[in-house]
Amino acid sequence: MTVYISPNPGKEQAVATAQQAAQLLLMQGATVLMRDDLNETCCADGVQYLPLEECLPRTDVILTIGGDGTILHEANLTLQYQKPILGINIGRCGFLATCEVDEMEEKLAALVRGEYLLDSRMLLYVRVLGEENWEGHALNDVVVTKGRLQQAIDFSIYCDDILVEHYRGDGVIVATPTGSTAYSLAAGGPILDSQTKGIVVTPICPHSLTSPAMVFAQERKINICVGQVVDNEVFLSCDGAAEYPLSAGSTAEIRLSDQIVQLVTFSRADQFQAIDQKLRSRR
Ligand SMILES: NC(=O)c1ccc[n+]([C@@H]2O[C@H](COP(=O)([O-])OP(=O)(O)OC[C@H]3O[C@@H](n4cnc5c(N)ncnc54)[C@H](O)[C@@H]3O)[C@@H](O)[C@H]2O)c1
Ligand SMILES: Nc1ncnc2c1ncn2[C@@H]1O[C@H](COP(=O)(O)OP(=O)(O)OP(=O)(O)O)[C@@H](O)[C@H]1O
Repeated sequence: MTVYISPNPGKEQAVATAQQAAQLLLMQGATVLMRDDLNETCCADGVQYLPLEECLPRTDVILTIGGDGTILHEANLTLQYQKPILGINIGRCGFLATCEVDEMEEKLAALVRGEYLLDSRMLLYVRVLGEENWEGHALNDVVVTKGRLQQAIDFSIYCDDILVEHYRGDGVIVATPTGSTAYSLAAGGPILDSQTKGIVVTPICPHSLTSPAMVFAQERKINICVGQVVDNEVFLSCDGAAEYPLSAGSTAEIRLSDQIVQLVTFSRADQFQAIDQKLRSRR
């Protein structure tokens, strides 16, 4: 088995954890790859340092060292290669990571023996209609939100071109089942089993008594149309990154992507274990 290790360079503990993971994998007979620019900062005996474009086609599994943001970042960066991702958690939450640091010995050995499951997660594809035709993919969510604190924005939600709701508030989150436990949950949305197929639309602080979150079938096309905006400070982002400015009248079209992300898991109930152990404990 070949494993490409990707540590989050912004995390203090990442280098030591990546070196430890590399040694454990090498001891199990795996081939270990890292990006060539880490050759000096994250040096480990036996690791092959190659350009990213050479690591990704050769690897069987991508091992991220970080938290949820690191997995989301890596999933987006490596989408075209369709390689399974295993997260080693050194984040504040690490909800999507299925290996804690103290489990590395046991779980990395199981990985090399092929004793793991692949959990296929749907992605959303978004494009901004109009001349610029900006596009992106999201494992968690597509969020349209305002830039300034003191102003609400108007927006309308269409499902397959039929108007379903008009909101005034701070914005709207369109989430996958994976993202249903992230921002959407914080905004009052439902938790979806990651194996269900659906698209969650959750308003952020809607100024109305009746604006519930809604779950649509994954085949639906969801359009978010931005209404009155005083200063054009409305932004679209995918998985908390890639902010794109929207103006009044802009429409973001969101559909099921034709790509998926596979997460490595060791139990079919990992999502529910994470809800119990990582979300409840944050109270
Ligand atoms: N109020 C909020 O909860 C809030 C606000 C903005 C963004 N977000 C989320 O942050 C995500 C980006 O994550 P990040 O780590 O780069 O930024 P971040 O560190 O700001 O993440 C916010 C929190 O969301 C958690 N998280 C991320 N994905 C999750 C998932 N699928 N299930 C459960 N928890 C999850 C992270 O662990 C973190 O605690 C966005 O996709 C969005 O869903 C949450
Ligand atoms: N490979 C990378 N290179 C540069 N920046 C990255 C990389 N991976 C992630 N990041 C950025 O680092 C930020 C923090 O990482 P991450 O979210 O993994 O840590 P955390 O916030 O402690 O964990 P969690 O999200 O689990 O609470 C992310 O939001 C992301 O923008």
